[in-house]
Amino acid sequence: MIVETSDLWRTFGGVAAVAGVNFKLEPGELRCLIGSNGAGKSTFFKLLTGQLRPSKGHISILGRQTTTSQPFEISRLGVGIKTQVPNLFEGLSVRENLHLAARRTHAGKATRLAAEAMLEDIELADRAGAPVRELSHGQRQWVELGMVLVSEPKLVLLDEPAAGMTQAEVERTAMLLQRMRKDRAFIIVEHDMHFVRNIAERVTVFHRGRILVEDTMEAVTSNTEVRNAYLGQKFGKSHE
Ligand SMILES: Nc1ncnc2c1ncn2[C@@H]1O[C@H](COP(=O)(O)OP(=O)(O)OP(=O)(O)O)[C@@H](O)[C@H]1O
Repeated sequence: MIVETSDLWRTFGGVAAVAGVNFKLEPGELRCLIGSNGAGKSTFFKLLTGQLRPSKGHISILGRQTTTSQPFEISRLGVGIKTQVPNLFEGLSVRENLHLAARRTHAGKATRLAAEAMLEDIELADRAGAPVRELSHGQRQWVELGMVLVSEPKLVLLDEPAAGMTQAEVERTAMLLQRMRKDRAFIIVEHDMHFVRNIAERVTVFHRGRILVEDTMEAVTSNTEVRNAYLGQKFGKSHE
């Protein structure tokens, strides 16, 4: 297993944000985590990335026990993490941002080659010299994705990569991610159903801190329990 959690809990005061989650991710899988507001997705994500400690239970990532690991230790295992907090060097160019990220895992000439290849992959070669602060929201997200992927992670954890994007940007993000799949495993927390439909194979639906169902997007969309949990709001719309 690439990721495995057993009886994972996280409580805040009296609230169980994550309540006994048994989750498994196999090599090469791309899994989207969905669920209504407050379902526990972000808390679960933060438990995986080491931003939060579990109240109970175990986590293993890439064969290591990471239950009490710090984010930097998890990242060193070969895990690429994109949180909702921007992680860009605003005054530096797109190329410089990618170069700095590539330096974490590449040396010498290979660093430049990896950064240049990623510029092409994210289709921003024509903006290579532009300071990141001058880019559109979508372009900034793609630079961040590039920064995560240029270090060749074995597992990629993304928290709402399509948030705030236009429909065209969402589609392009899905396409870029497909291109950068290779044999990597992904866990993606996402609200945007248009994006999830575009990219997901299997989805995990969270509800009240638990896994309600895990299945293909088609099966999940027509699942009555899931529809009720969402109050029928999400599945008819592209954007939330
Ligand atoms: N730091 C915290 N302190 C107290 N309660 C928290 C904290 N973080 C999350 N919670 C609570 O835990 C529950 C799950 O929240 P979480 O943010 O994980 O849900 P979510 O599925 O990610 O929701 P959203 O889609 O709105 O981001 C909610 O009831 C939330 O209020």
